Amino acid sequence: MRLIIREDYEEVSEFIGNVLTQFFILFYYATYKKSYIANYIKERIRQFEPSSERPFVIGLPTGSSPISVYKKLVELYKQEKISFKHVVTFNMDEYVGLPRDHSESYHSFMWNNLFKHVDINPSNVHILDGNAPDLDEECKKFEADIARVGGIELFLGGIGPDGHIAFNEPGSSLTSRTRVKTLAYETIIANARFFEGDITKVPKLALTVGVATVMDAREVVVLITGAHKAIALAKCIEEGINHMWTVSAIQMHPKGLIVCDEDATLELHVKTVKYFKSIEHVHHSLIGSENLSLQGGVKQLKSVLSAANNRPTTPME
Ligand SMILES: N[C@@H]1[C@@H](O)[C@H](O)[C@@H](COP(=O)(O)O)O[C@@H]1O
Repeated sequence: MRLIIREDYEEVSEFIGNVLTQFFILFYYATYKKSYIANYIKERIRQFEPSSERPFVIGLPTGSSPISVYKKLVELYKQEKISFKHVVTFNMDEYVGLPRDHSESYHSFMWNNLFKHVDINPSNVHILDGNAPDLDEECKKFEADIARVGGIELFLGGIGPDGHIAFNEPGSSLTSRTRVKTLAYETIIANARFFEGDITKVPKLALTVGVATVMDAREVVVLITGAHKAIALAKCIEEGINHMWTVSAIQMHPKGLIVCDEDATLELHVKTVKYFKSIEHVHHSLIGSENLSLQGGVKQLKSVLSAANNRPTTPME
């Protein structure tokens, strides 16, 4: 698993801040001064070369955390650097009983923040229907739809302060699949901000992909920002896999990436933060050196590094 740390929420959005001091790396990355995650997704889609027969399948979250990522993806689309024509999406979750066109439904969220601004084919969008007559059937169908397109290539996720991923609240089985879930009181309080601060207006049930549904994706990228998520990040990274912090399941994923801001690292050991930063700096310096032809043999090192990380080396890595 890799951890990428940026100064603050905006830097999680901005691909480079003041982290890379060597001017040549700065020069190299200047062209990538965009959302780290949005750019990462753009690169993954580009490398995949999706087509109608072989679309890029992505899992997507809602919440305040990914808003900036979606904004950057829309910008990249407008600059013609990304197309969603051959992209198939599956959203993590949806409230039960909230009308689909309610401003706080995840359906509205996704269309308002991303889908209506890009060239995605509406039939390629999959969002659970929290008003389906048979909710269990709806969940089964969602899993079947994922299987039908060959599984999810990259699942992007956010977390709640209690470490839940999607709506997999503490105590959720780490082998869980898409299902109906009762929301934790802490989540209801956290989400009341979207319902005029009134917890009585927050739906108490949701449909959500399971922990295993997320972990079955070929790559998992999790966005964690803010001091209120610092304990969850520490539990996820420094302690064992635990159903009380369901995002910790990422430790078992062969290709997991967490992108966080400094605030979210407040509960981590200094050595943990230094360790992950040093890994990133070494990785960046190898790529930057190669680009400016300052060092021989770097290409070889880069491929070793890439193989070690079990992922293709991309400009933003
Ligand atoms: N079900 C969603 C999660 O998928 C999301 O990650 C979380 C965090 O939201 P935010 O990004 O607003 O902190 O909110 C909800 O609980």
